[in-house]
Amino acid sequence: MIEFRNVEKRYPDGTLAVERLNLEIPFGKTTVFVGPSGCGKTTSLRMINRMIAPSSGQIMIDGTDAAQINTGELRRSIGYVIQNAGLFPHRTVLQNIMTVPRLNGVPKAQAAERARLLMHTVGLDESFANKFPTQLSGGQQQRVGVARALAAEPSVLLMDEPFSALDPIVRTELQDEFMRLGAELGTTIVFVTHDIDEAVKVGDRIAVFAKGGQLAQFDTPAKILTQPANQFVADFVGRDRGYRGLSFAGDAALVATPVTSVRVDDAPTPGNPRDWVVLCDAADRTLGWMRREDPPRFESAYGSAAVYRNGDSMRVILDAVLMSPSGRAVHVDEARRPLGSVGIEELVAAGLTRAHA
Ligand SMILES: Nc1ncnc2c1ncn2[C@@H]1O[C@H](COP(=O)(O)OP(=O)(O)OP(=O)(O)O)[C@@H](O)[C@H]1O
Repeated sequence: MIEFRNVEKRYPDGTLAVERLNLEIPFGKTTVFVGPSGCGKTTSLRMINRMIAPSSGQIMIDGTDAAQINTGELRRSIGYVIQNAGLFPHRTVLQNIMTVPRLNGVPKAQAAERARLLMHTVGLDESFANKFPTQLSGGQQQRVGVARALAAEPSVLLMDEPFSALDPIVRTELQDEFMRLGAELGTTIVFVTHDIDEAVKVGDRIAVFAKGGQLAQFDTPAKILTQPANQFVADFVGRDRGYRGLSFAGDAALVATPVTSVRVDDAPTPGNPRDWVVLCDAADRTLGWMRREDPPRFESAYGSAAVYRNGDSMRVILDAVLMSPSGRAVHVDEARRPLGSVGIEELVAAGLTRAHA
């Protein structure tokens, strides 16, 4: 656990950046510091590896006061990743990744071998090994930055707005990959962002900071979205927090209504020709919706993505409902066979508005 005990930081010009911060950051999880600009997130992060010294209070790492740990040792055991990667421009990708192991006296060949392995871990092709940072895209540079931070096998990784400068698609890709990687490696990650969506996505715990480095709420993403502690958090989290909160609500209370399905090349079925029916292939796998009057062929299927499975979140199911031409999402089993369907009525009956608006 990393523990902030009554930590304050006042800069020499008198700015109070962090005021009496008390916070317990669990090991092996991702904790996000989020809040508007200037509220002391970066200052708090940098006090963990003593790039910034607290004015008062203590930061305990696994029960030891960080102020008592040798600065070099502390920095080596804590990785640091920043926006725009901060790579050394005159060093190749491989040399950048080898930096800390080489400083630690790891022989060159061994450090290079490990660096190549790390390139693989962060999804970089070996052909980039001898390129310089400017020859890489922003996303690729950020992958090198993460590989460089991981090279020292840190137990704690500090990430300060690591994905903020990337375009939305690359950003989403890196968020997905690195958060999976962090969980796999069991690394304790402390992650700074000003973006609540990113915080909710990557965080196991979220610390919402208000002006002056005051902690407004420290909780799970679900709690922050569904039970903001005060007006500041509610405003910061935003108006559509109810919709975001659906990501954390399961489908347990949802009861699907039976559906009529027809197979490709089946004979027409009796009933209202304008009714929506589920079209399936010969193995009964859902292809999409069609009107009963349409010819039951593959090309008659609409809304093939409007399906959900057991365990999907209410947000996924609501998306499927909204995307569906019939206004209903098909509940499918593992083999994609239709089990029933739900529309807005079933979602509301399962507590959609009551629990999350
Ligand atoms: N070296 C410094 N000297 C004086 N004031 C500083 C210094 N560094 C930061 N500050 C001030 O301390 C406050 C907190 O800054 P900090 O960078 O920690 O906030 P932040 O939440 O990370 O903001 P941002 O998202 O804009 O980076 C701000 O008012 C900032 O202007």
